Amino acid sequence: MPVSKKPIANRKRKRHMLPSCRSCSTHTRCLLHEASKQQIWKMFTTGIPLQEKDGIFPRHKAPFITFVLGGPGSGKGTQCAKIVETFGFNHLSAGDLLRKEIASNSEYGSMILDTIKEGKIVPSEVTVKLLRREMELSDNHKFLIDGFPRSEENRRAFEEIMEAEPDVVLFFDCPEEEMVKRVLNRNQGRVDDNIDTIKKRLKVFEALNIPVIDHYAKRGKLHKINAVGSEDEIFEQVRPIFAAYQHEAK
Ligand SMILES: Nc1ncnc2c1ncn2[C@@H]1O[C@H](COP(=O)(O)OP(=O)(O)OP(=O)(O)O)[C@@H](O)[C@H]1O
Ligand SMILES: Nc1ccn([C@@H]2O[C@H](COP(=O)(O)O)[C@@H](O)[C@H]2O)c(=O)n1
Ligand SMILES: [Mg+2]
Repeated sequence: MPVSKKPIANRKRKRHMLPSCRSCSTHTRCLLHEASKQQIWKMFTTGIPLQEKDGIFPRHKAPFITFVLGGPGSGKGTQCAKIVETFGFNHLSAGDLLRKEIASNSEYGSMILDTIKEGKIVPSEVTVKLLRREMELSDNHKFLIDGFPRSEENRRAFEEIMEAEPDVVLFFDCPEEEMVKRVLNRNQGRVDDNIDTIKKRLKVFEALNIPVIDHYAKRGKLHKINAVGSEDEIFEQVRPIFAAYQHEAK
């Protein structure tokens, strides 16, 4: 399972690397300070560096956001690992963040587990909150958001809460037969890697995720990748997309 490679200790350290807040006495409390968080996000989304009067010290880079879409087993996580290695993005898998919530016995844990077992979509506020927390803690401004948005509701929630849109959207296009084969061979102990849940996930993908893909195609942001072939062959379709943006995303 492509889980975040960042050890917890590093995450804690990053909190202390965040700008300090004039309204709070410590860096940790600063994270909980809503106004400060909004200021950081405003700066992220507008790209306009904050002034001292904004209450926190400035960070300098606007986020570069890539959404990574595709059906179950289409190879999103596999290709994200290669993009991270080659282009230095921070990989945020929505599914992995949700699974971590289950593992940490959070208040949403049992609801998330039931939803994943059914192949359905977790309420957007929950998923966006998890993504937002990771983005705020990151000292890398280049984000690969894998498996999100899964529905128009996910997409709108992200736009509203984060006040941000993706720069690039990747869609790994894979025939159903191949996706089923890959998921059944994945062998990572996922509760949703069984034929019944896969069938449900494929239906949800068609009904809820294809409209999101169409949305970004209409806006000229979609890069459709043929997800059949070896991992390296597929990455050779991905590479030029990020090579073209490398200057912008720096
Ligand atoms: N090009 C490929 N050819 C064959 N198998 C592949 C290929 N890419 C990935 N796989 C394998 O297919 C399985 C699914 O890949 P991966 O986990 O990357 O898919 P995913 O799109 O992230 O799926 P999910 O949405 O279920 O998380 C893994 O076991 C992976 O090793
Ligand atoms: N935006 C999302 C992403 C995922 N889920 C749930 O998690 C399951 C696994 O996701 P993967 O990306 O790891 O395949 C997925 O089937 C959903 O149940 C979600 O609700 N919202
Ligand atoms: Mg995945």
